[in-house]
Amino acid sequence: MVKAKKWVVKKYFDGVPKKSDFEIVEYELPSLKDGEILLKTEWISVDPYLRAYNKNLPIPYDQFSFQVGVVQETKNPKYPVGTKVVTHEGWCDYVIVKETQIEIGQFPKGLTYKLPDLQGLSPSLGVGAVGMPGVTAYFGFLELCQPKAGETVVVTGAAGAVGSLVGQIAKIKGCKVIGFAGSDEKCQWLEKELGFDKALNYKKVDAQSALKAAAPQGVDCYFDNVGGELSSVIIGQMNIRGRVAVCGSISAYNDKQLPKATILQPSIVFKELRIEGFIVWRWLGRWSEGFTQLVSWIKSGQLKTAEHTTVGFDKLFDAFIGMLAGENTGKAVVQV
Ligand SMILES: NC(=O)C1=CN([C@@H]2O[C@H](COP(=O)(O)OP(=O)(O)OC[C@H]3O[C@@H](n4cnc5c(N)ncnc54)[C@H](OP(=O)(O)O)[C@@H]3O)[C@@H](O)[C@H]2O)C=CC1
Ligand SMILES: CCCCCCCCC/C=C/C=O
Repeated sequence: MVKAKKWVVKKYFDGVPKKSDFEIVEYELPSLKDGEILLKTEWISVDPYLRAYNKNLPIPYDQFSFQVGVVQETKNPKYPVGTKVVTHEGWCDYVIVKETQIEIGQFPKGLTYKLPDLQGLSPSLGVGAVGMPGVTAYFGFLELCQPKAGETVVVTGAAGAVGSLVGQIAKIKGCKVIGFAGSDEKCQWLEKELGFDKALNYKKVDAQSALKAAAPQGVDCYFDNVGGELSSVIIGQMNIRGRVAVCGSISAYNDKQLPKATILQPSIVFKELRIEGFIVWRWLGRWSEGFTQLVSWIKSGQLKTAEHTTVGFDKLFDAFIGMLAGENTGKAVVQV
């Protein structure tokens, strides 16, 4: 018998999540049935959607998220002992899973696949640049923004898991890239390490005039990770037939009521903008195509990956709150 631990959400979050909203539960795992594998978790992801989807599930629920685990015992010949596997089983240290048919609905259940061939890169990338955030950046940006060389791209949440990849993919495609992030250190990293043309600290600058100075020719593509007034300012400076990929609105995830922002209709109409929201599971059937391209860019040095690593299963809550507060540069991950 294997003793396992998991984090359970027992109270709906009210504003910023509290540690007392969670409980760590210990339990014994049963023996394996045919087709099943036992995974020991090595890496667990903390992401903004853990906050955003909190009220979509009945409580108590097991905290969902992506994880990378290694097969300890197996009753599935496709998954021998030692195989690295990505699942969406959440904040637990051991778990029994089956290769699943995904059910897409309000919130999909179950997802298990072999870690892509990372060609020697860290397995932690399986929850980051070569995982769900990676394909969010890849498909969300390329499919919805349709960037062309020479165009100007703006990305918010630019120093985070998704944003840092979007900006670099835009550079690979020959675009001029402007990022907004929450500290001078993050902005320096974006310009000096990742090759952004300009990075602006949204907590310090007047976004309207700073963006005008950075993009006097206007904005063609906007990858929106944060929403709110900053997005209204950016959308107000878009060129005719500009494209906006709406990925998230983290600026309001902890708000009890949706905040007000300047209306967008005049820009949308007179600039003929295309604004489209998406959820990354739209491209689930193409994730492996994205993984292959992302690994290739990372291996060739065209795409840099950064991780903010917290060590310890017991520190999952701290890592989650730290990410929401902006402590991470790159992908926030927990090493179990
Ligand atoms: N549509 C989809 O399928 C998906 C959407 N997403 C969305 O993408 C966005 C980025 O996710 P991800 O890259 O994983 O997370 P990040 O790694 O970017 O981490 C979150 C970051 O959000 C920033 N942030 C926090 N509060 C605010 C605020 N009030 N205003 C502006 N920025 C803030 C912080 O950076 P800073 O220091 O810059 O403030 C923090 O580091 C989120 O909105 C998420 O919900 C992610 C995956 C899939
Ligand atoms: C079977 C589980 C798939 C879960 C996919 C999670 C997608 C996250 C979408 C995020 C949206 C906003 O942040």
